[in-house]
Amino acid sequence: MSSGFDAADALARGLAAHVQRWAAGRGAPAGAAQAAASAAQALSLATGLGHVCVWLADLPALTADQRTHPPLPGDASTWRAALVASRVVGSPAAPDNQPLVLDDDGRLYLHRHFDLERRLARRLLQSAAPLPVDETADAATADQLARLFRHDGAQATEPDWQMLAAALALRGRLTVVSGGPGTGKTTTVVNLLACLLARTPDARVVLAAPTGKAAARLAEALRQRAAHLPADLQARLPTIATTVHRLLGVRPGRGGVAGAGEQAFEHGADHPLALDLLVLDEASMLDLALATRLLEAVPPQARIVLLGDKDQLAAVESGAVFAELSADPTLSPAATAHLARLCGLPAARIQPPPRRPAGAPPSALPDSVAWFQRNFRFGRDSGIGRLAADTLAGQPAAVLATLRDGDAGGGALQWLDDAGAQPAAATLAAIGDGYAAYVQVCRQVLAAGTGAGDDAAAALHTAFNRFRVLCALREGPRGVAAVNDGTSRRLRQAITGEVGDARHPWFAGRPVMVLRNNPALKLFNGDIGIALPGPDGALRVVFPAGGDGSASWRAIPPARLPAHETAWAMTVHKSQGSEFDAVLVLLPAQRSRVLSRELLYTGITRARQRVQLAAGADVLAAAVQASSQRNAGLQARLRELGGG
Ligand SMILES: Nc1ncnc2c1ncn2[C@@H]1O[C@H](COP(=O)(O)OP(=O)(O)OP(=O)(O)O)[C@@H](O)[C@H]1O
Repeated sequence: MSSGFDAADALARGLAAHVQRWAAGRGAPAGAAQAAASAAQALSLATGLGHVCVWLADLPALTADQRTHPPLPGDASTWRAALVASRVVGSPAAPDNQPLVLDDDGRLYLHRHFDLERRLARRLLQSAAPLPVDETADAATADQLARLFRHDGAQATEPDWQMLAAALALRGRLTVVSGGPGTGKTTTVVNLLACLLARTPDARVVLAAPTGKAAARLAEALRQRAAHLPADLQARLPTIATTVHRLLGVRPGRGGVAGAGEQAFEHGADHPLALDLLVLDEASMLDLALATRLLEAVPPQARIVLLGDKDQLAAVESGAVFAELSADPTLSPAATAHLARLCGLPAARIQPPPRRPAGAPPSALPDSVAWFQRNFRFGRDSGIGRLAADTLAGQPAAVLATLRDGDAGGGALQWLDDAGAQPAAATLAAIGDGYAAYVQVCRQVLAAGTGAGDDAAAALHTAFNRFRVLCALREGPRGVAAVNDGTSRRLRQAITGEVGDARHPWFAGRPVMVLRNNPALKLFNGDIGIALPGPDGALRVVFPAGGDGSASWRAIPPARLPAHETAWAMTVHKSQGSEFDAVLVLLPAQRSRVLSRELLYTGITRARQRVQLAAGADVLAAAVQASSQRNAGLQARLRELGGG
């Protein structure tokens, strides 16, 4: 961890020195050049934490401890004057050839991020323009919607937001649907596709997600949720989902140097994707650069449906595009009236929940957002539902009470009051119990000597996916690496009877996660494989084929795997896009700025049935109170370009 911070620090100081020289070279007064350097250093560190910009008002605090540049005394207006005088800070009206850009509201950007944000805003506005109303097509659409969403109707107490979201996506080109797990996003997409394909049978639909895991889940969930459709419509639904990188076509040679912004993709505005509708799941995982590149590659006349959960952790890289886009679900009177006609509802009943925070300016992309708040998988009063809601509400006392309650009744929740530097014996025992069924299946498979046959692979993957340890941190005794080592030591012996040897990490039953994309092997970051002996007795790692709906398995020799690690435990960040029957969320012993309610919420909601939370009360309370919201200005850019 410290080496990561050191590297970020060195990068920030390098940028600061560069900016200072640049300003001096343009004849800026020394004080102004210093201020620009100091601001650049703070900005670089902030972008390393995922922010897209910093607020001028935060600069005094952010620069107070800087050793290389003396802090500038004064408030935001002193900083603004100094930055403007530095000759290296552009404005939205004249951003070019400047390393930094400052907008009127006081957001300071690296030029690259400002440029990406503005390009994304421009592309979004292309899709936001309303489509002409077609009364004949609307009548047919209303009929289809009524048939497909017949489980709800005009007499229900609340309007069917799934139906309304589908109608929104049929009346416009850009739709953003935010809802937690189990709120019916996939169900809605199936019905939306059915309407669209009935209307335009040859529409080219592409399903995508930021990770291979999420793409595979989307394809599989779509297939399951389509069972109610007539066979001819089912046959027309897409059966594969792809990752965003695969969709855009990474050009070899230049990838991965400085993030997606510099990455060379085959598709872009000048070589758009061949599609009429893009459905992107887990859109909260898209960072600013990738979101911009993806949307620019979608032809302007195509429809875009973004699905995600605005309350989850944002992308690892800079940006919080999905949270920004989905923040305001309000509808204009014209859109409300149109939706009322399409859905056969009185307009007065279409009342979206108020946007948060109350009083924030309205979205510059109105009439494109739907929030799903009703959970069909676990009710709001279920243990997991309540724990998730208390966490998002930032209520540590309620979180602890819910955990204690959940522990007492039903067993859906368990708090392991574990505040020590090392995981407590009870936590280690819970990890062992969580994998007990998996160990059992491993032993049966090995005893049967069936090798890496399809049935064995399926049984192992199913058993392994029932449970996962989710750590907040990677390093430290309560982080991913240490938990993986300890768990391997214990479970290796339980599975194979051999005592482990760290120099030979491979053993039958070892689960691994791929850390780098390898398109040639069709392996992608986040894919999970399990080591099993093949017919010749040699270990190979068995992966689900994934994403294409086929049930086959692929066996790859360990030596050919791209970078990988043992996968008993993973970070909460990495777990986005995955679900398990049960999870054990393990927090560190000390407070950390990585901990936030969004992290906790993301970890908790990976579970379908059971959550165990191993943490001390203080650290847990601190996590619930901290929010990881990011500074960004997409809405400001949209307004600047005429969107509101
Ligand atoms: N309107 C509804 N009425 C009854 N059950 C529903 C409704 N919508 C969805 N469900 C059921 O709720 C479950 C979750 O639905 P779905 O998978 O569509 O949600 P999701 O938001 O895509 O979840 P996830 O993000 O976890 O994939 C499914 O079992 C589905 O059949």
